[in-house]
Amino acid sequence: MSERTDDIRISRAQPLITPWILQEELPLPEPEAAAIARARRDIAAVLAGDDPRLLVIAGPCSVHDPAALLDYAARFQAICEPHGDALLPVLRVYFEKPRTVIGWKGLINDPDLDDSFRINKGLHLARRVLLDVAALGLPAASEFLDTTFGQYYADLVSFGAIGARTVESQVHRELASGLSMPVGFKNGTSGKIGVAIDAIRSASHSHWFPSLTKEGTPAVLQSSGNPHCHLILRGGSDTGPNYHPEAVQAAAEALAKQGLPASVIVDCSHGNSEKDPARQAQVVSSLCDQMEQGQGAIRGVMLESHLVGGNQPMAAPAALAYGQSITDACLSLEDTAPLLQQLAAAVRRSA
Ligand SMILES: O=C[C@H](O)[C@H](O)COP(=O)(O)O
Ligand SMILES: C=C(OP(=O)(O)O)C(=O)O
Repeated sequence: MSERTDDIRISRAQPLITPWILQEELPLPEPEAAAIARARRDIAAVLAGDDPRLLVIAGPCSVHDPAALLDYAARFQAICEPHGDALLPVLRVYFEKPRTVIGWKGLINDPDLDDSFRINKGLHLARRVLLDVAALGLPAASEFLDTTFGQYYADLVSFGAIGARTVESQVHRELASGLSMPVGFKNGTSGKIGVAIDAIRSASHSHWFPSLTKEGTPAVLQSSGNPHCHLILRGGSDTGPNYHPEAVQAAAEALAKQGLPASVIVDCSHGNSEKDPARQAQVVSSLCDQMEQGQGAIRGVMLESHLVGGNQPMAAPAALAYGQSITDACLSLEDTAPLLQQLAAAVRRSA
């Protein structure tokens, strides 16, 4: 017998449920399906400039406690309610965390936060949370990181993101080309926007790529291309923040140069806040000034916000403070509310 040459670094394998079984156990009710389809159209209209509202994607950096997320969701929805003429609120519901090196990779990968990696449980929880958010009537935004997990929950997502660490990845561009909702591509971690513009162009085309059918069979899928992809400015390590007027204008011009609509979402967190959550307020102020001065390219903002501000180290669930992030530090909802008001006022004044 010759020496073994494959699977030499695979130490375990476990069964994975199929998307079909999960969807049968946790089906999407008809009224929620209609609301998600409507939200996707509304988001596309805002991004195209056909709806004057501003897209506001807010919520925790990551979901680790579904109850706290739903608590946040109901409060966020109530705060946004008086601003329905100016804001289109979407809840950040992020289950998959891309790590710079290593760390907790999110609720799907490790739902018990204890390195037990019960991915089937994580997929159930993710779908349950998204159904509960949909039942509130709030659209959900999520980052797609694993290229097959979307088959388990993308039907419940109204806005998709491809992150700064995967924007150059061909498989993520292929994935976005086949997703059913508008997708935002972040600029790269260094701050380069060209890679995100390339991604938008790539994802608008048809691709053939391997994936998983709902029944769990490997298949080669052909996408038709996604016409609703756009740029998310998130700042970067080489360029610094890119929310200020010159950077937004440069991004609008770079998009137009490629024949793409001059439409951007600005992530107030990450490289734009340099991971200091309080600085998200400075980003919002600048965006409000820019909108009032006629910068029409700003069509959305993203905020990292949770019930309690800051973050806390990872611990056993029972030892964690309620409503506080275990990944990036967030603004408290209390400090987020005035920013939502400020954004709504700026949208009204710039109309
Ligand atoms: O948004 C979350 C984080 O910024 C991202 O997942 C990277 O996190 P890390 O640098 O702590 O690994
Ligand atoms: C990881 C995220 O952002 P970025 O890709 O911009 O680092 C995120 O939004 O959770």
